[in-house]
Amino acid sequence: MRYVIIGAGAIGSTVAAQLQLAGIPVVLLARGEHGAAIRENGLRYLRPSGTRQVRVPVAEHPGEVTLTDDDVLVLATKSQQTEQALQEWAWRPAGEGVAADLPVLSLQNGLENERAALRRFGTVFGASVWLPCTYLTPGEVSAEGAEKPGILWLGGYPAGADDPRLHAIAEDLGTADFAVQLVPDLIRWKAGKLLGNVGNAVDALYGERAGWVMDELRAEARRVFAAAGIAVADLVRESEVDVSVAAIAEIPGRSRGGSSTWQSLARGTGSAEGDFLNGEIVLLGRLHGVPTPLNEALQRRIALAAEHGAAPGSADLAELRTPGRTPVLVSAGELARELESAEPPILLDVRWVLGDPHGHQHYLDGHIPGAVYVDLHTELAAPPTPAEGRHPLPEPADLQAAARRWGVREGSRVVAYDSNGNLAAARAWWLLRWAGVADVRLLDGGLDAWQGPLETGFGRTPEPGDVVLKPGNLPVLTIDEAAALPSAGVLLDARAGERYRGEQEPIDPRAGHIPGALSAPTGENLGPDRRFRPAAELAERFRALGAGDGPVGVYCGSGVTAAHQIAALAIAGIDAALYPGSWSQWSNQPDRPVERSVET
Ligand SMILES: NC(=O)C1=CN([C@@H]2O[C@H](COP(=O)(O)OP(=O)(O)OC[C@H]3O[C@@H](n4cnc5c(N)ncnc54)[C@H](OP(=O)(O)O)[C@@H]3O)[C@@H](O)[C@H]2O)C=CC1
Ligand SMILES: CC(C)(CO)C(=O)C(=O)O
Repeated sequence: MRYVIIGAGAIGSTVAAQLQLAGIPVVLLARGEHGAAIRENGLRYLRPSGTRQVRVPVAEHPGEVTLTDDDVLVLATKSQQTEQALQEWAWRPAGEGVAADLPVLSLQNGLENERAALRRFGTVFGASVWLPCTYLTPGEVSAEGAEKPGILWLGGYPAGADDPRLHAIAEDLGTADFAVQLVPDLIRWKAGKLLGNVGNAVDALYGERAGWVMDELRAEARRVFAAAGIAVADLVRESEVDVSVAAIAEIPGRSRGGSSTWQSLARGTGSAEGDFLNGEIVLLGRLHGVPTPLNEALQRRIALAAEHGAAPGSADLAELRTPGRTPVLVSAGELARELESAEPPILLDVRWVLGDPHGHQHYLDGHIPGAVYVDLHTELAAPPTPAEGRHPLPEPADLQAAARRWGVREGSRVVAYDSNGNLAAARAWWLLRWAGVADVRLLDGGLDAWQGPLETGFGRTPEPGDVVLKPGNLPVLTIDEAAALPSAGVLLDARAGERYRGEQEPIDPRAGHIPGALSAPTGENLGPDRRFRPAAELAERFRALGAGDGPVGVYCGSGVTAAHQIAALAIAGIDAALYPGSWSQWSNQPDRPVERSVET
């Protein structure tokens, strides 16, 4: 077989060089200056192990290539260039027939290329491509993976891996020193890869893959895949190939600048692949009714940056703050659909009400099918002490053990609910977000909003998860910081008005509030149906209290309903810190002043 590689950028040139070095027939379609340089001097091919000049056969345009029945076409353009390449090639003569009779192999990111090829080509193969390589200078390409240049999870499109031609291709690519695994469910592997490539625009625009942006982009992508019924492979965990065989290694004198999208900006190509990376998530979201605001923002931003010739890393990450907020709520209808999907979210039932010790019994009497019971006192808090308060934050190791017991894995989506307006479930929401779980939502309206049947009894024991929690992702106030906040920003007291004013104190040693705090009872976050009030109303509520421009902190009795307030603030687009000790800690410290007020 001969490989006709369409597109001589980073991927095309690297694959061509590896095939050529392995003695496998190849021709590289290389246009312009790059093609001329390779034709004249060979390709300067940089690897961590050293640099070689590789005499790759090149053609400038399709007319220079006489196709035979033994050829395989390899797509190695950017996705936005695929349609044009397919048009140029499909109906060219090839042996007794046309090129569309030949197999075509896409070595591209995203989910669209194989589908586009299948419109004209009867045999389409694709790959989930881990192959870090760089094309910045005509005549020169570097491939940074080592020991192997890259890993290719190869499969037939839309599915299957039985075609003998695919096996022959896998063997050739193996001979050319790629790590290869045949996969019968290609789309799953490509979806897994896309979870990383939604970040290509991030490093291209901002020069770094900021953690919170990646978390939110992936969370949107996972929600979209679930709604679309697309299962997602975990490339690291499920791979039969040890992924460390192609880790990014240093090439002396050259550092890898960034992703393939970064390279488009660096070369000033005028277009980037965002419409097929973030844009694929946006498209699927629109088709399946799932909002994808952050992918949408990045798709737009990278398209304009490429068009205007922006330099890589020249944008300011701060511009993403507002559109990128992770949704706090999920509706009952949406949840029902997600629970039916290939990757249902982990469902947590946090049935706890102050003064009612029978939460577990309520769970046994009826819960949403598949939900796991979460005990607020023992799983969402460390043991109480007067010095720390009634519900101190749990030790990270304890919270991680609990989350694993509930079945939370890396990348899991989590939904929490209770039967009391989410006043308790919000503590689980806050803790998991604080501990780095990107996609945690509250069932809006809680159990009352659920229209489906309930399950009784203990339910199934979840398969233990493997999540690694890293607390510190949401802001927290110490007692001193809470004391100081009113002079710098807004400290909200989420308890009922009578407790704030000091008219009554059912549980703590002293009545009143932290000096300078403002009363904002949690109950007012909810409408009469116990759902959160609309974002605009919540924003108006909090802005009237002065929250929004400076720092905002929230406390309650023991850091439980304050988490609800923080969820309401997040819905309104306002970030706020939690004072976990809350009144139960403050009122136990005799030297801390207490303020009382009368109702106005
Ligand atoms: N670079 C990387 O590290 C990785 C990239 N990928 C994916 O691989 C694919 C290719 O990326 P990459 O190699 O970086 O892209 P590049 O932009 O480096 O290369 C694409 C090349 O295709 C050429 N081209 C475009 N249209 C045609 C055509 N009709 N005929 C012939 N040549 C054409 C372009 O030539 P010209 O310059 O003349 O327009 C360009 O040189 C993308 O889907 C990318 O996401 C996947 C894993 C890693
Ligand atoms: C993340 C990476 C480098 C993996 O090969 C890639 O896919 C890209 O640059 O587009």
